[in-house]
Amino acid sequence: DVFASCSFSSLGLESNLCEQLRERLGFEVPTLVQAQAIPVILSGRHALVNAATGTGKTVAYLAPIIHHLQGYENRIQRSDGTFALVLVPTRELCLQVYEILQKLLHWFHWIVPGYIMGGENRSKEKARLRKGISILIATPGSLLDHLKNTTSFLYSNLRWIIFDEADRILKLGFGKNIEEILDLLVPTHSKMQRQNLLLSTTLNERVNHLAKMSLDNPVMIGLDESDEDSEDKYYSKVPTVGDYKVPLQLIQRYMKVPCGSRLPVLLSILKHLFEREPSQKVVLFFSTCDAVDFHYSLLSEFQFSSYSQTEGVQQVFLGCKTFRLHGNMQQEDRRTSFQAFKTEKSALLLSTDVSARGLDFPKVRFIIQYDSPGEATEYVHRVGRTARLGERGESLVFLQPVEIDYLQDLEKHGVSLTEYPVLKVLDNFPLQKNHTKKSVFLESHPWVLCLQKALEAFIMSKPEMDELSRKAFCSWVRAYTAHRGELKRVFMIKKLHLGHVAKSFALKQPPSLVGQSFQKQIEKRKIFEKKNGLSKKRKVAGL
Ligand SMILES: Nc1ncnc2c1ncn2[C@@H]1O[C@H](COP(=O)(O)OP(=O)(O)OP(=O)(O)O)[C@@H](O)[C@H]1O
Repeated sequence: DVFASCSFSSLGLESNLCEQLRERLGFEVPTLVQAQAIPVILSGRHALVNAATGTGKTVAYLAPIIHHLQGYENRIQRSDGTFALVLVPTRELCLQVYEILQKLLHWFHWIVPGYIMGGENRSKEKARLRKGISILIATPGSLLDHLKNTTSFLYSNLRWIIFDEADRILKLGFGKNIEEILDLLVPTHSKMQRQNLLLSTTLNERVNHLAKMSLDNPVMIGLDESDEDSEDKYYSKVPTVGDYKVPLQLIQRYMKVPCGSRLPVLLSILKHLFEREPSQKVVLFFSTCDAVDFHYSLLSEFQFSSYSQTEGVQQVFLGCKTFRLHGNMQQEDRRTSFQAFKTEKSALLLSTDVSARGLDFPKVRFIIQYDSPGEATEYVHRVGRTARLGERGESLVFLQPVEIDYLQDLEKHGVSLTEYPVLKVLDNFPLQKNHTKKSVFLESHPWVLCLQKALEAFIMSKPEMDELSRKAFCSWVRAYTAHRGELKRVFMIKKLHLGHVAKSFALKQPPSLVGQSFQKQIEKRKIFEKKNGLSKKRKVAGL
């Protein structure tokens, strides 16, 4: 149900462009969202496109722009400056869209693609802008910087502004930047044609606000037919809380894991997945950069010998290729990781939400959300890295027993999960000599206990790992206290036992939590507990 039963040319696209789609990208027929969106975008109307992850939104807006630009009677030149601007939330997405654009423009060499995204040599970006970029992909911060400071940046011919992953752009706090950008880019005379497009998998108040700001009498693409019929299609119909579009074939599950058992359970699930299907790709999400670094080093180095293996012979626990990606990495490392994971046939990627939006890693089969995602929108985008374009995919979210109400929050958006048979998986691991009984409780399962012990010993034996683990623990707790709104009720730091949290980083003791803002929160919590008589009920160690 992903592809339409028509051709690209029947949608009105120029024949050479259709050939590029076929030859350079291997696209024979349009997807449903492309079939809906391309004719509308070709017509020049503003549009809001809402479709599930991995349904081909990128080409839905790039193809019509190229169609128009290649057809100008007087061929456009670099000196004409920028005609189309694509705003994206992250650097990786910037590069990804740029790569597709390069392929599509192979035939149309006079249309120049380019990007600006910060993190690189600024003078090189200036030089590229000075030479002229016909279709420019940019992150909002760097675009604003160049709009204000690069006098040779020519955009008086700008005809298209596209917000790809609009929701994420706003979530990252770029709202003010966008307002400024729109003010700076306001058409200089009324006859100038301008078409704005907004694409988002998740619609909410943030997107609604941006749409009101930037779209003029837009066509809605991807909402129900009843919405299409409406007179005032957009303003009355964009749901503030509605069902999110998750690929239908995606198998979504959750796992209830007590905090102190999280780490051995995670390692066991990963081992199980790669043994079940040695050639596959898995993405594992964490809430902080420090957590990614710690687990990356742990998974790369941790060795273990279980009873079934030859006594005394240590083996790397997880024998798959492992990559990491987060915003604190050097730009070059980010680029290398991103490209490597893209091309690998079998690998594990550990990442923060920097990978959650828009990134298209081929053949990812499994998504694990080890740290809960927070807002339901983030959940939807993280799982959207698999089951793309009708392919199969599975996802698993770790929840602690005290966090289980998160499932209700997802339900509100039409997302429902079933429970993952974790005990069944654990029972398949070999037990130590002296353990014969299996357990019905995760936290007392002999395999979990044995692995936890080995992990703690490993961390203790390696000072650099111990350091990474402590850092990751502190950042994790800080991130946990940062949940906002409704989610504060689900993810409450005061419901957690920090000794158990430390255990989930293979630490025997919780390290002291340094940092003023955090200390303030702890003090506030203590006062709250005292008031409510909670402090004696729960032991919070090591603060
Ligand atoms: N017509 C097509 N035929 C075959 N493959 C296609 C077609 N259109 C897109 N694809 C492929 O489908 C995948 C998803 O496309 P794309 O990344 O544009 O989806 P998206 O809807 O933007 O996803 P997200 O919401 O996650 O950003 C890509 O690998 C792309 O190459």
